Amino acid sequence: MDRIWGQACAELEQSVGPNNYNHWIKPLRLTAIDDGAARFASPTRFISDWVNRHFAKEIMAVLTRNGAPVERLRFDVGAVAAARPAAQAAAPAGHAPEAPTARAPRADLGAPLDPRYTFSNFVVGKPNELAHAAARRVAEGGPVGFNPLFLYGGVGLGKTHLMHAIAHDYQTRHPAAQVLYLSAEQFMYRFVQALRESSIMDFKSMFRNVNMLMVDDVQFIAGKDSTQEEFFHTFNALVDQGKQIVISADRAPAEIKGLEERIKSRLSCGLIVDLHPTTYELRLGILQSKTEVFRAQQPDLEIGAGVLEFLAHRISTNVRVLEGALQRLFAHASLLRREITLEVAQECLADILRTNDRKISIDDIQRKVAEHYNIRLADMMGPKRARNVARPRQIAMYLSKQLTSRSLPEIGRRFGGRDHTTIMHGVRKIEELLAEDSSLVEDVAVLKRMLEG
Ligand SMILES: Nc1ncnc2c1ncn2[C@@H]1O[C@H](COP(=O)(O)OP(=O)(O)OP(=O)(O)O)[C@@H](O)[C@H]1O
Repeated sequence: MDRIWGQACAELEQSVGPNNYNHWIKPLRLTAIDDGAARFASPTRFISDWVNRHFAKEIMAVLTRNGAPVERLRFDVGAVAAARPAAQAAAPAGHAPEAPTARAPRADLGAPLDPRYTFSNFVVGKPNELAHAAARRVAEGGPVGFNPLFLYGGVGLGKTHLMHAIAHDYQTRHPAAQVLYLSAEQFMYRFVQALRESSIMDFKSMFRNVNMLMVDDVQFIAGKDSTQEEFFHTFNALVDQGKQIVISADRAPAEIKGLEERIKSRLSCGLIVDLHPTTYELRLGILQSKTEVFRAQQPDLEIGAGVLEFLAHRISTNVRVLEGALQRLFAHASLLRREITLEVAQECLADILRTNDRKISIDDIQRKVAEHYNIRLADMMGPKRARNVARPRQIAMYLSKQLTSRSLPEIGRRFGGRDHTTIMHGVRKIEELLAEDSSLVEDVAVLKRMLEG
């Protein structure tokens, strides 16, 4: 068993990353393989539950590849692994050897790191360049002029991604170091559990012995008095020992309601950097980078001209939504084996586009265009065909198609009950003119800017 598990561990360390491996898989011992089930001794239920939820598939695949086909995992919770499997006993190159029990108690403290969240996958632009530079600096290790590093910003702007990237990079540079990453909620959960099990001294010593502590979403502990108290002491103990702390939150320390003043002031001692809302350029960069990754897996993927630009323009809430949209498009394209054209994208993402509509209504568009060309609003709906009225009307149709997620028939209804083919004709006409008339290009750009505020 030790030989098989030893080989499997060497592969698992590669596939799940050293941090996940050390936290979750290393404390396990394979005790038997019987009737398609691999049996493990696990020090705690928490570890076995976590492994079962996050790494079961990977473990089964690796064991099967190593000549021990398994379809299920079973765990016996209790004694910590007594013996180290063969391949683990020889520490992998660059990894400091350590006592098998040294990490075991800490194993159920942290959260796993996502192997995809690395610096190489993080696209840098104006809104996040300072946060990225600070994160890089912390990941190098050594004395850093700021402690803690406090990252904050709105939902889905890359805080967690940057924290995981720091942990991966730091761990690679300092393999023997203890990096502990967890959410503030998990911190509270562990703390309450330690109180309940009268193991608070263990809790304290485990937290105080890490080299880097990373706490995500710290706003969660606001209003939770005893957790704040413990957090404060942990924080101070680590800073006093010169250990690096990285914190993230959805807002700046001073703005977290229910957080004690002394914690706010401690959190503000280091470097506070915010991740600003994304710009069009950053969103486009992220889309291009993710598309390259998909393309590497699926080289025949065809994306029509302007699709990524359209998404970057229309989905401006957060990167998570942007990624979700792209993933849906790719799934769609690979299932239907169709090129992703602008029309396919609009159809397939109609729901996302609608909720991300920047509340620009067809009314707004008609009003702004009428004002700009000095015609009456009623002419947008009316039948007049004179060029000085018809052209602005077509521009308004074009902008309605571009800036809202309304369908052609819906737009037609809002333009005095016109047929959808009339709208399509109007949109095409403007597209053609835009290719040759630079003053129209300018007009449309000005109108867009006014509408988008
Ligand atoms: N600059 C970026 N480059 C590449 N991917 C990014 C970037 N910013 C965010 N992402 C991706 O967007 C998704 C959301 O990011 P993340 O979970 O880090 O956000 P967050 O700020 O922690 O959000 P929350 O407040 O919800 O916790 C992730 O999949 C992440 O990889």
